[in-house]
Amino acid sequence: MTFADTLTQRVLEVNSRLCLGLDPRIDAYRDFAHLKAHTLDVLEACADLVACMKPQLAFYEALGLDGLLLLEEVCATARTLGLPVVLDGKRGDIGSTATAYARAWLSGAHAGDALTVNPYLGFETLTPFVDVARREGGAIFVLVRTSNPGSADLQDGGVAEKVAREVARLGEEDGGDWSCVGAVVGATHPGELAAFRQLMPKALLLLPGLGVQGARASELAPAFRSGGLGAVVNASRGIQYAGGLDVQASVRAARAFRDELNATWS
Ligand SMILES: O=C(O)c1cc(=O)[nH]c(=O)n1[C@@H]1O[C@H](COP(=O)(O)O)[C@@H](O)[C@H]1O
Repeated sequence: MTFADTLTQRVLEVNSRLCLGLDPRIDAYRDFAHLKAHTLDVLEACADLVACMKPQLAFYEALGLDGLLLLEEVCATARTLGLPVVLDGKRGDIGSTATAYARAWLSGAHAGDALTVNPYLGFETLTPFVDVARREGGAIFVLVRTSNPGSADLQDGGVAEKVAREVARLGEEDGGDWSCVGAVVGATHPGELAAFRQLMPKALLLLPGLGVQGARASELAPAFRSGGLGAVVNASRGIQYAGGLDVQASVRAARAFRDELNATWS
């Protein structure tokens, strides 16, 4: 099965378009053991409410070896719970190094089912990621339009559209309804979603920005294709730290986001 098939099946199975971001920050906890227990508790408690799980690698890397071991455990637990794993690494480099990144995060022991990829070094540097994703049945999400306020500095002036056209071109090389080359488009830019959906008809869209960054689920309908398919919307802090460290508050937040998203496309 391809990543797109697995994700689509999961979306339909649990009727959720929500991506659970797990970005544990050490300053929120007494110590590492506390961070680990809470992160795994949130994952297990929210699993039934979400389509997939996205750990941002920086938060685990910042914890050293313990963090990398935790990343492995978080990913293994997610898979046991039926959740596809999108590793948020925003990797990108010259071709030979991109090949190493692709091997590191899309194949082998530490692989995610998908990886976020930064296209800034040029389109030829996407090739190693696309090749490994195709071979392994995984996927990449290319940064097209990021959610942050400063994204306009480099992405305006037709640049985001240029990246989107390359994502679409790569998508055409894949058979089937969905490509293994998806795109990140910030949920904080609702007015641009329809154009990006149209430009990249076969791309799965990953939309971060729900919750703390201020995006609203009710404005995201244009990101979806029919049946509410083809897009997942991420919230990280807005779920994990919804009520301080109260796991039940995380569950309530995830349920509310899931329901708001379902109400928007249907
Ligand atoms: O690739 C991403 O996931 C990403 C892209 C983007 O444009 N904006 C963005 O916020 N993200 C990530 O999505 C998560 C958002 O976190 P919250 O703002 O806490 O929901 C973080 O892990 C970000 O690194």
